[in-house]
Amino acid sequence: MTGGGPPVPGVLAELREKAAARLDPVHWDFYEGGAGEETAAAENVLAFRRLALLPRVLRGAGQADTSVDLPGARARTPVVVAPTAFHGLAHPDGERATARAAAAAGAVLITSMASTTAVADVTASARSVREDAAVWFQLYLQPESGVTDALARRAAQAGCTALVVTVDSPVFGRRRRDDRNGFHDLPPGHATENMRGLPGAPPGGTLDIAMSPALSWDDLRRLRDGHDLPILLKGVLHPDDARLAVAEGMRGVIVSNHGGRQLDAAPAAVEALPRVADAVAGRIPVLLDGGVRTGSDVVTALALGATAVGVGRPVLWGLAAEGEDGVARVLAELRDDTAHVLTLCGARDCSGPTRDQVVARGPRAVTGC
Ligand SMILES: Cc1cc2nc3c(=O)[nH]c(=O)nc-3n(C[C@H](O)[C@H](O)[C@H](O)COP(=O)(O)O)c2cc1C
Ligand SMILES: O=C(O)C(=O)c1ccccc1
Repeated sequence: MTGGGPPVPGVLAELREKAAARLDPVHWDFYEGGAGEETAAAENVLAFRRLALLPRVLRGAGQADTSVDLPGARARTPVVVAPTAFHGLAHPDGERATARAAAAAGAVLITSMASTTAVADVTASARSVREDAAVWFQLYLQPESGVTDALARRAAQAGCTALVVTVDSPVFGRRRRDDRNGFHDLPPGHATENMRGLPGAPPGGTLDIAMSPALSWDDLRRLRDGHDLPILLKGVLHPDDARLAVAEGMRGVIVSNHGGRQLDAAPAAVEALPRVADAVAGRIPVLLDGGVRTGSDVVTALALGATAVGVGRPVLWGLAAEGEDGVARVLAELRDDTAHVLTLCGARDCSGPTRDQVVARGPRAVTGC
């Protein structure tokens, strides 16, 4: 925004507008919506706007390098594709398009268990672009451990290099937009392809994805002990849970309130990040997702202790607006903007920004009262 005039839309805002115009309004609401009053969803974005970055000067850092090392992946960008369900509703190529764009960008793709494309087809699409493309598989632990095991085996077989276990969903969030629209199932012609052929699935059909409040660390240990892939926990907000994750051999945690789609009273992801980072104390990577829309947001998260960040909705906007090219534009814009902001802040690479460089905006930040 400048001089009181209307803001000039950036690439993400442009793609969001285009997606809103193209999508079935019911599917737009599914992608865009949050739980309850949608406070957490809004706050994810607004909390970044309340933070400012203090650049360091004359550091001779040169042009910043945006690459990062993550479990089972060396990525060219600290922006990973967060797992989101049902890409087939956004574009006929669905997750295949997302996978090709992520691979071309050198970005880690976390593919959702609730994808409309089978995980083996997702990894094949990614590898058709880049042989060493990194794809992680997101998983909800299922009450029937044989189902969880079969899914984890399938992901490993497909060439995924990590499992991301989402732990913020003991029940499905209450989403008013979906309730109002009566959107609770995929329309005909789409299916949760990973849920075929599992123990208990109807012949030729899919098993429903279950969310269970009865699951515990015991179930997670069972998965950890039965499979070789590194596991990251997604949806950690409490520092004590982050400590437990380290103690249980998790290889990363993702600070996330699920894009505000689960507990609406949850804090903004970026507000929960510093305490989680302190609890983890560098022992495993800490990632964050929720509300990341600009390179400044990425660098703010890096400064507060994140190794990388995830983006959910912006990828869906790109996919709905322009398919593979749209996802590519989102990832390129975020990477370029991150490199630019890192350089402006005097950082050499993604590990350069430090917590002292993040300050609150507003009069109290200046006067201290
Ligand atoms: C439409 C949609 C579907 C999602 N599906 C999943 C999912 O299947 N598994 C999961 O762990 N998280 C899911 N999420 C949460 C995202 O992984 C991520 O936490 C969130 O979108 C980040 O916030 P952002 O959209 O503001 O970037 C979904 C989010 C959206 C918006
Ligand atoms: O919508 C979501 O946030 C989500 O996580 C999900 C999970 C399973 C099926 C559909 C969506």
